[in-house]
Amino acid sequence: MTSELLGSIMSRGFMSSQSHGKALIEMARSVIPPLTASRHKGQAGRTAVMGGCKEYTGAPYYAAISALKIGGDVSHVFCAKEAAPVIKSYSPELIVHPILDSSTAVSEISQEWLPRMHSMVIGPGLGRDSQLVNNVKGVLETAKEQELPLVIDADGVYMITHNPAIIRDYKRVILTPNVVEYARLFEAVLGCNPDSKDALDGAIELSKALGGVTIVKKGPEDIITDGTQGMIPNITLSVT
Ligand SMILES: NC(=O)C1=CN([C@@H]2O[C@H](COP(=O)(O)OP(=O)(O)OC[C@H]3O[C@@H](n4cnc5c(N)ncnc54)[C@H](O)[C@@H]3O)[C@@H](O)[C@H]2O)[C@@H](O)CC1
Ligand SMILES: Nc1ncnc2c1ncn2[C@@H]1O[C@H](COP(=O)(O)OP(=O)(O)OP(=O)(O)O)[C@@H](O)[C@H]1O
Repeated sequence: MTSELLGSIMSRGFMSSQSHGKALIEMARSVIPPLTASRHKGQAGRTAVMGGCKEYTGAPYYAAISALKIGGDVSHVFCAKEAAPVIKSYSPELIVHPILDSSTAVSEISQEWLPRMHSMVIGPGLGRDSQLVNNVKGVLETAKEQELPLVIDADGVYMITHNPAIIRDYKRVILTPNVVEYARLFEAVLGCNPDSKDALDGAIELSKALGGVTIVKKGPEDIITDGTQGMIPNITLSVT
């Protein structure tokens, strides 16, 4: 997905904050390019997933395969060496690089692969091994230089909790914390626990403190904010 499409989703998402799930699904559908004979593989999106270690192989698989299932053309997974054969065995559709724990990971991924990517997901099944995390931080710096849209989830959110400066003021990032990840991030950035009574205002405040990054807080009710506006999408109505 290009950054323009991402921007389109976000702006139209906020515009439709009063509407229901059906409108959100329509909005997402409208930015998926049609299949035509003039297009070739890759034009509908090339995604890189940074995650997958000895313990966790399912999470990066689901992130990468989901990008294909919603219309993307090519999904790469950059993971630790031990995780690669396992992730490859889940699907012949994924391109799996066993290099995220290598000493040359940052230069190899940054120079050879990032210029070809349209978006990047950081964190699913990444774990907390310092070499993996440091390599991901290095790759993230290059991704920012290239203005790549980023989604940061799971252990990626943990990484940001300990280094919020890495993404502060970078507008093309979406953080997707669950309840526990959100509470940790909130405490780290704002120095107090989130108030469940003012969940929407709290999320807006957190986004603002991070320079307007987009936050999708997951929970019984999801909250989406870019620090200027917030919405609680009602997607249950869209299922039928
Ligand atoms: N098959 C896989 O590859 C899996 C990989 N995972 C990866 O494992 C890594 C660590 O994830 P963890 O989720 O263990 O993170 P943490 O080690 O930060 O643990 C978070 C804890 O919070 C709890 N929690 C979550 N939502 C909660 C809620 N609403 N209320 C109260 N408690 C709640 C969880 O049960 C968990 O014990 C991530 O990188 C993640 O992607 C896991 O998500 C599970 C599956
Ligand atoms: N208490 C809840 N009631 C209903 N739906 C929930 C609840 N908590 C989470 N969800 C739904 O599950 C989605 C994932 O949230 P969850 O808290 O499981 O995040 P997660 O631990 O990061 O999971 P995953 O890694 O699978 O995304 C949310 O976007 C929300 O739609």
